[in-house]
Amino acid sequence: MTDNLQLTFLVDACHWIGAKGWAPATGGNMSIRQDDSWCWLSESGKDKGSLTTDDFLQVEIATNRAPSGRKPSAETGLHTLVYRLFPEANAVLHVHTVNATVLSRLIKGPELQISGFEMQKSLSGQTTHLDTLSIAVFDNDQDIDALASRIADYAQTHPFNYGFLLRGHGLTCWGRDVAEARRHLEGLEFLFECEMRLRQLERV
Ligand SMILES: CSC[C@@H](O)[C@@H](O)C(=O)COP(=O)(O)O
Ligand SMILES: [Zn+2]
Repeated sequence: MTDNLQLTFLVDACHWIGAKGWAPATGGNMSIRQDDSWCWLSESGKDKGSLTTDDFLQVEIATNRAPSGRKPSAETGLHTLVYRLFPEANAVLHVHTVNATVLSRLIKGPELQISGFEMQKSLSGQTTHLDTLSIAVFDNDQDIDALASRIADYAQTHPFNYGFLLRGHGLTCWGRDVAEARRHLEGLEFLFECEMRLRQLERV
């Protein structure tokens, strides 16, 4: 369940994401859950770093329908999929960071594995740098229904937490509220940056 305060927190998160340069050139999209049936999604094509509460559209989670008639994000189907898969998820953030975009292309297989970093503990439930964290990487697709269906299939058979990478595109992550989704975004982005630098240095 969400309230007006969560929408205010989401707008703050969008401004923070914009200031970080993680949503360049209108890239990225953000949402919060209203209840079991509805969520609020950013309008398509807007600069996500300067959104206001008026730029969020109510969308039905089961159908991706937006009663306002305005156009919600082109990636609405990925947000609503997260809300259907994870009843505890109440906020979803999608960003186009350079690290997520490049690292997802370096990973040829279906998962990025991360271990050895204290910052793994920024992700809920993680208690040690000794564990190996698996972040799913999906091939990008302009057909969002097809992409959502591939992600749903993966979720049936694999542990699936925090977020996923879209190859050459970006990161989508979520949390129980906006604060947790922000922490997951910042933690994952930090880990991606470390992983990128390690890979660069190890190649020399
Ligand atoms: C700048 S093009 C990026 C889009 O194609 C898409 O990937 C994106 O993240 C933003 O789409 P939007 O429809 O504004 O939510
Ligand atoms: Zn995108």
